[in-house]
Amino acid sequence: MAESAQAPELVYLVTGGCGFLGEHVVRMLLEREPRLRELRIFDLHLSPWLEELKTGTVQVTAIQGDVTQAQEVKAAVAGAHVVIHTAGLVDVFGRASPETIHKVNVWGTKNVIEACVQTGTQFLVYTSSMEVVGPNIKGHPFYRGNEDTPYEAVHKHPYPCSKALAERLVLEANGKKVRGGLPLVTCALRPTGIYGEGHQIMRDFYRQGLRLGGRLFRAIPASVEHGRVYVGNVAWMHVLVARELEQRAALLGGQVYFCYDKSPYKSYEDFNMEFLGPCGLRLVGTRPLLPYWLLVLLAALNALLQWLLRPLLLYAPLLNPYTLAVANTTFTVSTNKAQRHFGYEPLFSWEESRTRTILWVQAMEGSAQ
Ligand SMILES: NC(=O)C1=CN([C@@H]2O[C@H](COP(=O)(O)OP(=O)(O)OC[C@H]3O[C@@H](n4cnc5c(N)ncnc54)[C@H](O)[C@@H]3O)[C@@H](O)[C@H]2O)C=CC1
Ligand SMILES: CC(C)CCC[C@@H](C)[C@H]1CC[C@H]2[C@@H]3[C@H](O)CC4=CC(=O)CC[C@]4(C)[C@H]3CC[C@]12C
Repeated sequence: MAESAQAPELVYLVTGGCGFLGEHVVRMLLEREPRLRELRIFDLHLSPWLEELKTGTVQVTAIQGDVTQAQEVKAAVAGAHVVIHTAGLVDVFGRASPETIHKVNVWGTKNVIEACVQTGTQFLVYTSSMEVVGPNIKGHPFYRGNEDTPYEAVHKHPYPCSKALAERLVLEANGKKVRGGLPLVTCALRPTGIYGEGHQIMRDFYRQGLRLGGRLFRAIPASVEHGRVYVGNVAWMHVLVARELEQRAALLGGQVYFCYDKSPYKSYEDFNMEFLGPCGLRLVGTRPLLPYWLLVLLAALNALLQWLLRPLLLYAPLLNPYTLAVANTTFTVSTNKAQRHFGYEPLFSWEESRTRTILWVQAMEGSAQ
């Protein structure tokens, strides 16, 4: 993949390319990867906006497929130079079964690795998550940690368990010989909580606030800091690391990188108010309105109701014991590893990330503006 002024020659595949992050990766590649000849977008559900991308100079190939189906993955990977594997089942609310989460996130990743090996694709970037580290079930804080900070990573919930297993598979595959005899070069990016245009949970909070007459009620102390990163910067990091994997294979291969930018350290709710505030919502209370023990009880009640109602309907509220524990445990990163290893600098400043997100919320149907 040497830099050249020749005609674009590279074929990229983005799995999960129609998801929240995947869409940003796809658009970023089209904007900022001049060596791209073909961009393959592989997803279980193809989005209508893909059509508008097909009018440009890069060949955009939409592939409806399932990462759990080895043959579908292999067919999509064959001939690609780089795979960016963002597809995953992001579920911490109990919507999907633990088996399904494992199947999509772990087997799906296995299939992607195997497809690279069998077809001769040499470069694989995996979207991991901060959740492979923590917060752990003991609620230990991870304060301004980096990739080398010791932390007792103990997982129970299917989602972080699956991401941790998948990440391990990706890292262990680094150096494996692919078809043709060259070594596979892999790395994993670990975003903290991603925000920005298209963020479903932000949308849910906004709609809930509108239903409650423009108010949200504080549930988590303002002192609990939660790491957040803008989706455009996460996408940029994927594009950049994918570009550098060949040139710096020895340094980047088998490595993990937290995704970071200049977004401020705040509690989950206070951070959301950076966007929802200018859109007309108010966060009521300087302290949590309910005592923590009551939230724990409500979360447990929600879990019980989910279990009892499962034969009849899907009850999956935002509050459950796991989400409460994550939201209530400080987890922030402070690192420059991506800058040192592959020259990453955030593409979007905090101000720009904030403005873009606010404009997106304001444009939402039923907006208070
Ligand atoms: N949203 C967040 O805050 C964070 C997300 N991540 C990771 O980033 C990745 C993308 O997450 P989001 O964009 O937030 O989720 P998303 O749900 O918006 O996107 C995931 C995409 O994967 C596709 N997909 C799911 N199952 C599939 C299957 N069996 N075969 C093919 N495609 C399938 C979905 O259709 C969707 O388009 C995931 O791997 C997630 O674990 C990591 C850290 C934070
Ligand atoms: C009402 C509750 C007290 C608070 C609800 C907020 C929660 C829904 C969210 C708080 C923290 C979020 C998670 C965090 O950002 C880390 C994540 C990383 C991922 O890889 C996937 C998403 C998530 C688990 C994210 C999910 C929502 C929260 C639990």
